Amino acid sequence: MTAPAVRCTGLRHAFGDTVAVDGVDLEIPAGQIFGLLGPNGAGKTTTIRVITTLLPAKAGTIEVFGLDVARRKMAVRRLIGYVPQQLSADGSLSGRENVALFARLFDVPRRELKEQVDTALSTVGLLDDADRTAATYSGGMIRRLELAQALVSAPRLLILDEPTIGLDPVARTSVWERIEQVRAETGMTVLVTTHYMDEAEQYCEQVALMHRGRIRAQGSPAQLQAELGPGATLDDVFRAVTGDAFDDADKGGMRNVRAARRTARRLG
Ligand SMILES: Nc1ncnc2c1ncn2[C@@H]1O[C@H](COP(=O)(O)OP(=O)(O)OP(=O)(O)O)[C@@H](O)[C@H]1O
Repeated sequence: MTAPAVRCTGLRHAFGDTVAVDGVDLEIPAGQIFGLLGPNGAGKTTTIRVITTLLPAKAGTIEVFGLDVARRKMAVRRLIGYVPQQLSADGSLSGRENVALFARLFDVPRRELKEQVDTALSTVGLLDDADRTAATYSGGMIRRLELAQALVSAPRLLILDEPTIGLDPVARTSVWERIEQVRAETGMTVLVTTHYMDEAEQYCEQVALMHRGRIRAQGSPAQLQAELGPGATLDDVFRAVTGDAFDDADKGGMRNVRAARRTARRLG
């Protein structure tokens, strides 16, 4: 049987006295688009930073495609493409140069580099704009460029932290269409964090609802909604399992605004 893309057991991480991730058990089947949902401060980013090996787990175990993250850090990193919330593209470089930089960072062999860079740019629909500096790109194009940067090393697991935050509806749809296309073409597993419930309902095969460091429910959006009753939305499910309205649980207003601006603004 294929190992799941991610298996976390009893995962915990704290910043001083702040427990960000409080005993998370999570299993992400290979090949799925999986949404980790929750309001600001729920612990989503911390969870994925531990999965990507950027933060150590204080307790618990994580496996990525069966590899123990604590013992096989470098091997795990080679399997993962990661688009963080913070801008990762350089505005003074062209789209093509940005993607080539990531290709070199990830040791894409020199003879394959040009072709892989072009393939990644083509996949996200940026080939025609590849030679313009990224500073001239719109917020949606920057997000797609960052997707190309993560795709150029052909990862088996693509992790996207709030890929559509701060984008207008057209740009959001375009980013999701590219994600779906990549998954369809490569069979890659995609782990996405978001607090847009409507996007998760539409695009994720499975979701985990996270609140105050814990996973409160997991399943397909349809299954979670059906369990609650006819006409229920994912927002209703969240309220039912946490006792909190999604907006009330959002204690990170200023961080949210900053994150949205960070992503949406043009690169300087
Ligand atoms: N570097 C840090 N130092 C101290 N506390 C932190 C740090 N990073 C996160 N936290 C705290 O850990 C908790 C979880 O934060 P985390 O960023 O993982 O949540 P999140 O669900 O990803 O939220 P957001 O959607 O705003 O990114 C919050 O209380 C946050 O303030």
